[in-house]
Amino acid sequence: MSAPALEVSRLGFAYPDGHQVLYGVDLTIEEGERVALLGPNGAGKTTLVLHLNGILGSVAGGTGTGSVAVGGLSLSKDSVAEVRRRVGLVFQDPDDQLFMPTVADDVAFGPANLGLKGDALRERVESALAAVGMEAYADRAPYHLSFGQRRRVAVATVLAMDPQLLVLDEPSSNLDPAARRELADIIKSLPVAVLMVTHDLPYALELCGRSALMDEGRIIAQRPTKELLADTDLLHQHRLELPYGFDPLSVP
Ligand SMILES: Nc1ncnc2c1ncn2[C@@H]1O[C@H](COP(=O)(O)OP(=O)(O)OP(=O)(O)O)[C@@H](O)[C@H]1O
Repeated sequence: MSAPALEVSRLGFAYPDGHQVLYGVDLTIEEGERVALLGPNGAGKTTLVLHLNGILGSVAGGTGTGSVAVGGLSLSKDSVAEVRRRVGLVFQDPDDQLFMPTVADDVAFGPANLGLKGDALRERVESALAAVGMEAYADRAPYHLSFGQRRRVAVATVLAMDPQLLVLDEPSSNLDPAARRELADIIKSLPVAVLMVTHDLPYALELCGRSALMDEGRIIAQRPTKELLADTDLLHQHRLELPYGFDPLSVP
């Protein structure tokens, strides 16, 4: 059997001011699996995500315990460059990731830095843009696109790195209903493992078979998403709420 896409073991972390934010977090995502990371504001979700490619944690010089492995490769000072290639982080604001004159330049930026050139680079860009349905926009300036289109291009910039794990931070935020649906269809079509951080519980249910609920730096529960969202007491205890009238058990 191949190694899991992500294996986080007993991860603990305190920020430099001494604030302990993660306590013994365990989280495994198998190849091709999509998992939602749920939890109230301040639960530690972003702090966990920033460990997955060494932005925070002992590799970055912080105080941490435990381990992170991506596709069987343990994160360390020696492996951090390859782990960063394997983990595609898509931030909430696409404008944090788009800074080149054209869409194609933005998508080419990462693989070109890895040394890809010529036809190989062109093919990589085309296939990443096709995966998010943006191939017709290759020569456009990102700032002329709609927010939903910019988010799709941001996803393409990380897909172009051929990641083993895609980490999506609030992928449905600020999208209109059509853009939200289009992005859901795109995410479902990707063969890559996904960790999706979200407060949008119906989106988690639609896209992720399993969810991990995090609060106060700990994983409180990991269950099939439908089962977790049907536990209204658990949701209330951790400040999570389904939209009015939404019944997870009635969703096929
Ligand atoms: N640089 C920092 N130094 C000290 N504490 C920090 C720092 N960044 C975040 N924190 C604290 O870490 C805790 C967890 O924050 P984090 O952003 O990881 O939560 P979150 O679950 O992502 O929240 P949200 O849903 O609001 O994005 C919070 O109490 C926050 O104040």
